[in-house]
Order: sequence, then C-alpha cells, then structure tokens
Amino acid sequence: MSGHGPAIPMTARKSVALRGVAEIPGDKSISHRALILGALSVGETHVTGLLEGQDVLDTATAMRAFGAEVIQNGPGDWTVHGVGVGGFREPDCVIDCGNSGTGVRLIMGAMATTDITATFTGDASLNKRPMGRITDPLAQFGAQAFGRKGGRLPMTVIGAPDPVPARYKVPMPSAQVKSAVLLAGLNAPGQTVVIESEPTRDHSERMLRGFGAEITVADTDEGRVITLTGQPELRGQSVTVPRDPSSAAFPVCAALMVPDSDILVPGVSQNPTRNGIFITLQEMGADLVMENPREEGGEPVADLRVRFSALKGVEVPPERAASMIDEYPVLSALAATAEGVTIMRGVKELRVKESDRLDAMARGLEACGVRVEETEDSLTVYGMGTGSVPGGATVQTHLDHRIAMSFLCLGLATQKPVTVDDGTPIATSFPAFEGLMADLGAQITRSNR
Ligand SMILES: O=C(O)C1=C[C@@H](OP(=O)(O)O)[C@@H](O)[C@H](O)C1
Ligand SMILES: C=C(OP(=O)(O)O)C(=O)O
Repeated sequence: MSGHGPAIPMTARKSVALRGVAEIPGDKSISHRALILGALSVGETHVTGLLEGQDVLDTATAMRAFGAEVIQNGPGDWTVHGVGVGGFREPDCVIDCGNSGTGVRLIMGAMATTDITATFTGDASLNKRPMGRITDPLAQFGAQAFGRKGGRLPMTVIGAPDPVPARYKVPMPSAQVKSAVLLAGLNAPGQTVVIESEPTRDHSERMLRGFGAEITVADTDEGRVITLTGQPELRGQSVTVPRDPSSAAFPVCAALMVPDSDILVPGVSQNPTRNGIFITLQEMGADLVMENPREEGGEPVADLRVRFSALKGVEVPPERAASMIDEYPVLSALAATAEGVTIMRGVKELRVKESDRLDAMARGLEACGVRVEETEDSLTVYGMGTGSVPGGATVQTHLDHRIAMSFLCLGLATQKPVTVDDGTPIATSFPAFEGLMADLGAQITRSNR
C-alpha cells in the first residue's frame, strides 16, 4: 500500500535484562516467493508460517490482480489457487507494491514474458529505487518498460508477446535481479541462464525446484551459473516458511547489547546464503549458540541461544555482504556498543534500499554521539563499549523499517532514550516487533510529539 498514514514516533529507553523466548515470524523473502510461485502453479499451494507483513500482503493483493485466488485461512495459513505458467491475466488496476523492492521486482519478472501489460507503483521510498536493474534484463526477453526518469516507478511493463530466453550476468549482487530473470525465464521457451559472480540468497532456486521446474546450479570460474528450462508445468506445493533470520537479528542484537540478557530465538533459518550476521556476531565474541540444528520446510534451522556479551569490533569482509545485506543497519548499531572499531566494506548496495542505509545509519549514530566514517561503499563505526553510547537523539528513518528497528534496539542500551521519527514502516516486515520486544522486557513506547 503506498498510502502512508501519520508518522508515529517511537522511543526506546535503557532496558533491564531481556529474558524469554522470541517467536520470530516467517521469512519475508520466502513468503513473497511462496505467493508468486503458488500463483504461477497449477492447483493448490498451501502455505503455513507466511509473514503477514505489509510487503507480503501487497504481493498477495497483486497476485489476485493477476488472476490467482489467494485466501487467508487463519494466522499465517494461506491457500493459493494458481493460474499456471503463462496464465497471468492482465490486471485492471495499478499494482501497488507499497514499500517492497522484492515484491515489485519479482512480480515484474513474473509477468514480463506474458502478453499482458501492467502498471506498477509504490510508496515514496519504493518510487525512488532503481528499476533499470530489472527492466534491462527483461528487455532481453522482449519485454518493454516505460517509467519515470532514472528507471523509477510508476512504471508500465509490456510483457513480451513472443518471449525468447535470456542469458544474463547480474552486474551487482542482487537476489531480486536474479529472481526476476528466473521468473521471466519460466514462460520463455528454451533455457534461460543467469550468472552471478557473488552468491546471493538462493530461495528462488530452491523453491522453483520444489514447485517442479528443471533448474541446475553450477559453480564455475565465471561464478554461479543457474540454468532454467522454460515452460515447465509448476505444481502447487505445501510450503512451510522458516522464521526470518533478518528479523531475528533485532532481538539477537538487542540481547547482546543489554547487560545480563539471555534469550532463546527458536527455529531461525540458517540458510548459508543468509547467515552472515550470525558468523559476524560470533567473531565479535557473542555468546550465541545454535542449538538443535535441524531441517524444516527444506531449510536448515536452529534455535538461537543468546546471552549478553562484551563485544569487540571486527572487520566484516566484502564477500560476506550478500549473506547479511539487510543486517548491516542493526550490526552498525550493535558495533557502537562494542569495544573498538567495526569496519563494513563492500556494502554500496545499502545505498539503494528503502533508504540510503549507509547515510541513514551514519547520521543516526552521529546524532547518538557515535563517531563514524562513511565512504561510497563502506561504513566504519568507532565502538564506545557497553553502557557508553550517549543516545538522547531523534533519528530520521526515511520510511525504512530496518533503520527504525536498529535505533530502537540501540536505545535499549544507550544512556539517554533514542527516538525514531516514525515507527510505522516496521509493519512492512515485522509487525510483531513491538509486542515481541515488550515480552522480552524492552521498554519501547509510542511517543506523541
Ligand atoms: O530477494 C530477496 O528476497 C531480497 C533480496 C535483497 O535485495 P537485493 O536483491 O536488492 O540485494 C534483500 O535486501 C531484500 O530484503 C530481499
Ligand atoms: C531491502 C529490503 O526489502 P525490499 O528490497 O524488499 O524492499 C529489506 O527488507 O531490508
């Protein structure tokens, strides 16, 4: 939904120890894909543990507009009756993807090789984000796109009437671009090939295979080469969505910052294309133990036991960036409470997320009294040690849920409270955040200016 209601400032205050069990909702990336692949399948897809954040709800609405039947049976329990590959009908309304880059980019890919036209829009944040990275490869399939200057939404995509398969080397580390090309390849006859020089989250590959597509992945000198055979019949599946490691990172980092904390975060995905944050936290000296590792819904999961730890700064290598791209904001907040310097390199993709996250974190940390250095593709945070970050600031979040949650976590461990100018975007990915943090004992309140 692009309509944005009134801003609701929120304030976090120095917290007593966080204790208890944090039940994290379903993974956002997998939830989007379950709805889209369900819509492109024949028969029924049953999804349990679907994230009911606004980003995913907007994808559900979009799938209905393209002709799929999408029904909510109960909390997290959804059914999709798909139209099959190539079966999307032309929407008779504008597709509003709200705040969601994943939603708009994957759906553009999914419709680009069908002979229909669709117009996409989003909120003030999404309408600033680059779409050329999607429309360039989609042009190779024969699709056309007309948007605002700089390849911005609102944008109309005219699907290819006679699609041809593409071979595309993704120029930046982006699972959204890779996934858009694979979804477009579904309705192109022959083999579509996507090459990525750095591996990114592999949910699309895993799920396409699970829904019956022929897809191979080979690690070569050129990078990861993914080959998809077009025009398969996808068949509806049962999908169990694992808990989102990107959401889990918030209570995990909060527990590491607040003295005496000890929490359990059960059943969190440990997919190796998503677990960079947990490796980094352990390198910083975190008492973070992965208990009871097992497989759930085709993904490796574990229960995370997290106890407060005095952390030290680290250098996060650029090759780890893709596996923790959404966790840099909360890592930067945590790094402010560690001893020593944390350097995050190779992270320029953060500049084109819901906000320019390098800039938003740098400005917010400075406002809280933390020294930082920013380059085009790196951020350095000078840690002040446990209990030493002053806080006492109001931070601008620029419609970015992860900036809001990162500073609310930091405010639990600063000397003076930290306020974020608007907490409403949190509902895009983690509507349960406030309640879950309160259950752990955190003091986060809505503040009226
Ligand atoms: O494919 C996905 O589900 C996502 C990919 C990443 O974006 P990029 O592909 O732009 O890196 C990530 O930041 C986003 O939250 C979800
Ligand atoms: C970048 C994110 O999402 P999206 O690109 O889907 O808006 C995110 O959730 O941090």
